[in-house]
Amino acid sequence: MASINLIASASYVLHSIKASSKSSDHLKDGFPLGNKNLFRMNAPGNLRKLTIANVANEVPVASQPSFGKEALGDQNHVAWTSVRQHRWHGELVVEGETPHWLNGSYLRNGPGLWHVGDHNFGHLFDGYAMVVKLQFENGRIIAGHRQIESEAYKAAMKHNKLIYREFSEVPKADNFPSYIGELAGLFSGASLTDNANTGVFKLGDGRVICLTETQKGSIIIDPTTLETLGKFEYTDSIGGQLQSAHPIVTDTEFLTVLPDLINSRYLVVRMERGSNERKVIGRVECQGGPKPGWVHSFAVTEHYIVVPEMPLRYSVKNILKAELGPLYAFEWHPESKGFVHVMCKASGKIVASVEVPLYMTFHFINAYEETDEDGRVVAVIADCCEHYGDTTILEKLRLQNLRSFAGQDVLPDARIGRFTIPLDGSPYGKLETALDPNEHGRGIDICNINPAFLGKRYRFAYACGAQRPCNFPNALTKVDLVEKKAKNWHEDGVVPSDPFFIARPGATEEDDGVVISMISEKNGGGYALLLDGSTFEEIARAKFPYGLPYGFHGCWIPKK
Ligand SMILES: CC1=C(/C=C/C(C)=C/C=C/C(C)=C/C=C/C=C(C)/C=C/C=O)C(C)(C)CCC1
Ligand SMILES: [Fe+2]
Repeated sequence: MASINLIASASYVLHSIKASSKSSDHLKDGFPLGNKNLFRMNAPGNLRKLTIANVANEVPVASQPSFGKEALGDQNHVAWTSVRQHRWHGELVVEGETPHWLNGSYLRNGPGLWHVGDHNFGHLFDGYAMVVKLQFENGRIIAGHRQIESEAYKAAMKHNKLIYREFSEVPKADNFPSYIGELAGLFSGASLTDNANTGVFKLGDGRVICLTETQKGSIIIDPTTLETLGKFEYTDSIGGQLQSAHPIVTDTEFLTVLPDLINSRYLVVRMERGSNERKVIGRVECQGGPKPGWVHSFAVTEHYIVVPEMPLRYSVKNILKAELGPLYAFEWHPESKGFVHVMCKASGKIVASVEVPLYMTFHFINAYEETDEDGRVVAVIADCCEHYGDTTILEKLRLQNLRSFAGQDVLPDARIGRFTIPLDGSPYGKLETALDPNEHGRGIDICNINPAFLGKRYRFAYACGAQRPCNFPNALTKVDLVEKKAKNWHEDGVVPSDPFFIARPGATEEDDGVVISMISEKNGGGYALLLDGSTFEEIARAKFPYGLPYGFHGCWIPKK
């Protein structure tokens, strides 16, 4: 309790400091990453700063990264509050024990800053990218965060206003010529953001890349310092502006899907380890129209690529508007129907294109091949976090809604949707609920699996779930797709993110490993949480000296 009170009062101090700071502090206040501060929870729970000897530039507790401009109301959970500073780095004190085999860094990408100048952004997906790092070394945890210096972020900091189009935000044109300039920029892609705030991936050759859904929003960072190293330049001539935010990255390749709004199709491309050149594997022609569906993610099996075609479709009309519509760059077209396509990885040929019930998903979980008794593949099974063909979740993720409806039961229901796509030429596929959604509180998203089971029959998935009443997933869940059961982790007022599974070296069981998640607390604090992958019990936590904003997706970089 003492620690909670102390953090609450520290939050109060930080609040006041924030109120007097300018938004440009975000770049000016940055301090050297080499500046190490050790924060220790003094028994029984006092937050005390220890400074490692011989390190200059101590940072007082009150100037630690914390609340941003929007944190003016009591209800503003730290999960939806900008970090105040561009970067931070320090050691965390661990309660419990981190396994000694866990050596490497967990990086998590997501929004870190939701305002520029006096303007507060509208949507969770708008925030300027920030990578948080947890470096595990022989039981110790060194943590840090840093803003990604995209062109969009740097321009916003320089001009103190929005310059590029974000997910729900369109820069205000000062005059007619600049409006025309912005429109022209839309066709060339010049006015679209490169704010790579969605995922972070370690490529086979060791480069670490942050991504958003514009191709130019592919940014290389240094996984140690988190410094932005520059754009990832694709050297091919494939063109287009957009990409899936979730490539499938293995040690040998990078597979992704590029929606092509001009020809109403998707390109499936592969980039080999060490290369910057993507090669087209094949094309999927859209079955419905008028434009391709949103393809935030897709799935693979051992031999196939599963390409979704959702009725939530890109809308050129919306993209061209000075004010985006209620579904932003998209429109819901139930009449255009929903489809799932299966492409052979080796030949690029489409082996199935089936109509399925209307669906709405951001995140595919995994896929695998179903065989008959002779070993012939008869169907592809693909699982996703499915929102019952309802786009309301997009509205619920507006920051104003996240901030105003805490504790109210307004999170739309979600389930694990299981597609069965027959490979016998039938025109229809199935979409079923994989387990009773009450097992995970009728909320599920941001799913991870043991990466050794990518594309294979699998049993366990780790995701954000719900403990109702809630307006956002506020629990972690381990789903057993065989037993059709879930185990849940929850504490009052938490917003957990991206439960990420890391297998124990030498493990033979699918769930033998740990799950890492970063937790934002209602009292303004935040901590890294480690759960046992098998029992789903807590094994360690390490408190940050400041509250963590919510983040989307992470990756693991094992120590060399
Ligand atoms: C769609 C366009 C763009 C931007 C797309 C972006 C930034 C998409 C990001 C989507 C994310 C982060 C989805 C995450 C969903 C998370 C959920 C439901 C969480 C649940 C919690 O557990 C532009 C790049 C602006 C270009 C125009 C088109
Ligand atoms: Fe995502």
